[in-house]
Amino acid sequence: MQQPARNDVSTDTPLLTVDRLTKLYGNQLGCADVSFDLYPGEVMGIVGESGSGKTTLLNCLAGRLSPEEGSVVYTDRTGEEVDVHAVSEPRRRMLMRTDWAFVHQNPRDGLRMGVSAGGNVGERLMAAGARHYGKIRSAALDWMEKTEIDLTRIDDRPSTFSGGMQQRLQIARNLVTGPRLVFMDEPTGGLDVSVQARLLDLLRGLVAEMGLSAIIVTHDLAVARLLSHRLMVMRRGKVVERGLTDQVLDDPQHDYTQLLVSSVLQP
Ligand SMILES: Nc1ncnc2c1ncn2[C@@H]1O[C@H](COP(=O)(O)OP(=O)(O)OP(=O)(O)O)[C@@H](O)[C@H]1O
Repeated sequence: MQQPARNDVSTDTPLLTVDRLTKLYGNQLGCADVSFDLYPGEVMGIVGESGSGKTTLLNCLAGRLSPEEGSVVYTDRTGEEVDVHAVSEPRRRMLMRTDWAFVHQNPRDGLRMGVSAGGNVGERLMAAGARHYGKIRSAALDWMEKTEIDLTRIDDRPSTFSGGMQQRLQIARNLVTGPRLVFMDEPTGGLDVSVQARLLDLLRGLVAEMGLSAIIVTHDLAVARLLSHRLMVMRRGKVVERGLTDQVLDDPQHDYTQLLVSSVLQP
């Protein structure tokens, strides 16, 4: 049987259309008036200092938080437009299991620590409808290999893994279903510098190989530079600058971005 084309919609059609998104926590501003389009195969970085609203925005985009105002529209593989905050809960959950993936900063938030490594990867395939045990196990092995996890550890629990291995397992679990859109919240945060570098390399390779679209929140401009095509700089809940990553980082226009960039460059 012929496989369906991975992305049936044209690359001229945005995968995600975000319009005037605003989220408040009581009187506290989470994010305000954020609009952008994300195209297939594009990686968008969201940078800014702690408390600038990056995680709030990411959670609103992924439908994990409800905004007070604005909308997020996802165009699925058939070209149908799905209003992320108006769609039924089962449909949104199904999107989360198939078309979308969410990589948390802390792998414990994205893995089941009491289930084996292979089980963690296989579980997501089963949630997307896979039933054949042999195929599920071989896909789990395949993804452990792709994410450079020792295959002899397939029956071990992630609690026995190092932080870097746990994060790679979380990535394997997320990508095994062939998602089109991946949300990442500080995917290399909390890891040693050498472990970070290896993970970044791996992520960069996978994103390019799979032609993934991604939205990556990071406070680390080096991570943003390596992974994202475009950048949005947030301050106090608002986007203060946006553009091609190299353009924004090499020639920042806004005072705040200039400060962010120069603070990294200082010895
Ligand atoms: N559950 C909450 N209740 C009240 N205020 C919140 C809540 N979550 C976030 N905020 C506030 O919203 C603003 C944006 O926070 P957010 O966590 O989105 O920023 P961030 O850029 O992701 O920060 P960090 O890098 O530290 O995670 C902050 O002022 C924060 O105090």
